[in-house]
Amino acid sequence: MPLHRTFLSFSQSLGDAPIFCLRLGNRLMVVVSSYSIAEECFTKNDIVLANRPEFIVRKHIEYNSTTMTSAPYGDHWRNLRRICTLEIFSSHRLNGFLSVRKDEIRHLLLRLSKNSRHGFAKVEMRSLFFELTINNIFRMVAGKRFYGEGTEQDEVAQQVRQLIDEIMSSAGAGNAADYIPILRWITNFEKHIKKLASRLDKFLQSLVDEKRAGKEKGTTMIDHLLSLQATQPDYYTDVTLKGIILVMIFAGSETIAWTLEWAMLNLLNHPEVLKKAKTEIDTKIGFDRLIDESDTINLPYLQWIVLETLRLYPVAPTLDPHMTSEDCMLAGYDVPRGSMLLVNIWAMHRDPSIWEDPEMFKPERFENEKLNQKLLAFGIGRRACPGVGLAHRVVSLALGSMVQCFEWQRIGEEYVDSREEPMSLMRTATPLLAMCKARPIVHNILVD
Ligand code: HEM
Repeated sequence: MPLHRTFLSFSQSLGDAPIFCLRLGNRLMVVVSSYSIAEECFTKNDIVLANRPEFIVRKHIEYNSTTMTSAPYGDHWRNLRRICTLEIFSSHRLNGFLSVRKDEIRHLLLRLSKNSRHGFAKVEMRSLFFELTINNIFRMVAGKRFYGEGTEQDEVAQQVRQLIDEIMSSAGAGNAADYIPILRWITNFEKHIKKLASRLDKFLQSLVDEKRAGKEKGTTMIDHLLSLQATQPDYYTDVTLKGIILVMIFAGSETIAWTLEWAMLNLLNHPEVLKKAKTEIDTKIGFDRLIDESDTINLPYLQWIVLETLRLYPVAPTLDPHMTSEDCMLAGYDVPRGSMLLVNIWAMHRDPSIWEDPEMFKPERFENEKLNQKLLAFGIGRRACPGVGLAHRVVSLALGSMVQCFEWQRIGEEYVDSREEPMSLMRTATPLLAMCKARPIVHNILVD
């Protein structure tokens, strides 16, 4: 059973306890599933809870590259967050990569239209969404595409895909030795992770070195970071640069891809919602041009679909773990230094005292703008997700484009299975299959 469901059952068995503790090996784990306690954690204990616990994968893969998530009890992450906020995720810089996002979405639409120009065709959505999001990140960061059409036979792209695959599956795997240290001596996991970390480091260094050797200054993030390095070499070291690239790739690809998959699954299971979204887009955009990023602000229903997806299917259902850097009090309990805090936002997003008909997919609920504040899919406080702006842009434009350009149906009469895979990042238990048929706009505008 996925962890967030286990935690909910546990809390229910304790009479709907809003907070409880578990001792796992050498670690105290505190699980919170109430808005008021979560707010207390991230306001009153903002500083104490800003760190992340040390896991084996984090220690070797992320620490080596000194990422934002590193440095327990230290504050290196503050500098890296500052760099990210000012230099990576500012509106100005995100706008500069608009053409990349549009081009990758165009690739997605063309792939979808390949067999569907003359009738419904079956498509597997997960891999398409992943290619869209990881290509988008790699192009922003390094100006390269390693996935999808045109890269299949490329040897370097194949190696990169293999490496990314291995890292993502190792990072997502639960590792018992993180809780019971003695197990480190009897499993090979740590050795395997160290080898992966060294391959990863070589790859990231090659991306930086290639840009450094280039004669002309490009527009990628690495180019920009290298220009900052030229003026402040002690601050923007290669290790810092690699840390930023790494965190962009791993925090910014699967999260958006799985959110898109959940959104599409819900449109297939709720044709009345799909119809409303289509009507909104057809009425406001028409049939003579493709939807653009600047249009999405005038498409409230589309935005509500995205918010409702993030409510019912937050891809990080217990946020990223936080760690107490000092002894502290949480909801009147003494919590020692070094404890791990998980916030079960998946359960909070289904709290009937906040959300009417909490289990139902009802985008209209977000007409009440106050509910936005209760959406914690990107976390809260100083370690909240810095990629929220990019995520909203990609999800809204990709979803709006798919609704505008295609008719969608389930592959059979029965509803699409909406169970989750028991992984730390929440995605559907099986890759999403759908039937799609190109609408006239695909022939008139996209293909021509
Ligand atoms: C739908 C998409 C996304 C969701 C739902 C999401 C969610 C989250 C959550 C829940 C956290 C942990 C917050 C906490 O512990 O309090 C997080 C952290 C983070 N996210 Fe996202 N994220 C998404 C997309 C992105 C994107 C596109 C990027 C960048 C390209 C990104 C970069 C990061 C980084 C760097 C962190 C770590 C921040 C830190 O440790 O200080 N995320 N995200």
